[in-house]
Amino acid sequence: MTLRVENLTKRYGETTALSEVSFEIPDGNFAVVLGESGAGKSTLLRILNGLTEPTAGSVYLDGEEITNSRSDIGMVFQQHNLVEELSAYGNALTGTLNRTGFFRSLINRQPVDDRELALEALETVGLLGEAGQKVGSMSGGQQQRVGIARALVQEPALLLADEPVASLDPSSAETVMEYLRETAETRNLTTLASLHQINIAREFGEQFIGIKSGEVVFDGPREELTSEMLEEIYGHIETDDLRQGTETDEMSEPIQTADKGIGTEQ
Ligand SMILES: Nc1ncnc2c1ncn2[C@@H]1O[C@H](COP(=O)(O)OP(=O)(O)OP(=O)(O)O)[C@@H](O)[C@H]1O
Repeated sequence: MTLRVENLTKRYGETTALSEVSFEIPDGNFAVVLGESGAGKSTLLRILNGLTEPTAGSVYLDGEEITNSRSDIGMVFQQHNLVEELSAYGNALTGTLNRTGFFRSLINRQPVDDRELALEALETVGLLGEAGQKVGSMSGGQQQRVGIARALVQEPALLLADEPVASLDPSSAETVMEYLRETAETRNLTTLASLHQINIAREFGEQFIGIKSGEVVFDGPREELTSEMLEEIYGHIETDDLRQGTETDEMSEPIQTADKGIGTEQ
């Protein structure tokens, strides 16, 4: 589905978190929103997910305005909010809550279709073999893949991911991002992820939306995301690392920024 955002503004008292933000993500595109801490990335994703009301502006999915929280918008969180005592399968099934209700999903009375969806989703993220394992005993990367499976069970028309790999080590982050991209590709799922690791963003994104102080300062493909543009988005990035990194598409070293350890483990 095509996501269109028109003149989205969000104010918190005196603070303008987003100011007339507009962009479009074509059907099936994997887009990344970039910006330094406080730029407005989470606010944008929360509005798209219906968790926060915009002060002004509109959001459209395939031309239809989104006015409320919708069950067909999937969200992957940085802290995956999984139920540690439940299995991977049990957690994936909680993605059906919007359709079946919390109580019914916990007492294991889902329609067969939902169970199949949960197993399919776990297969998509490479965890079918671990379906019965308690998520509390899984690695951070595996847990995040369960988080993706849970979002997929909602059969989303749009997938949002707020810093999905920020708390993972670099190798697990790569794996999770690979699953996320493959999922988006095979399901032709329009995806918008906020990522603060620029090298990961460049590797996996197709379209980049740069936000600075609540305003869109860049919207374009990887080739146009030059070191100058990254400096514009982040303000005070270490330019030597950037120049090195943007010469080719394959960056060998993670890029650091001065403000919040971009490219480092958190
Ligand atoms: N509930 C809130 N009440 C008041 N101000 C808020 C609220 N949520 C966000 N803000 C402010 O809005 C601005 C944008 O915040 P937001 O969390 O969207 O940024 P971000 O780019 O996601 O940052 P980070 O990467 O650190 O999460 C910041 O100035 C923040 O302090």
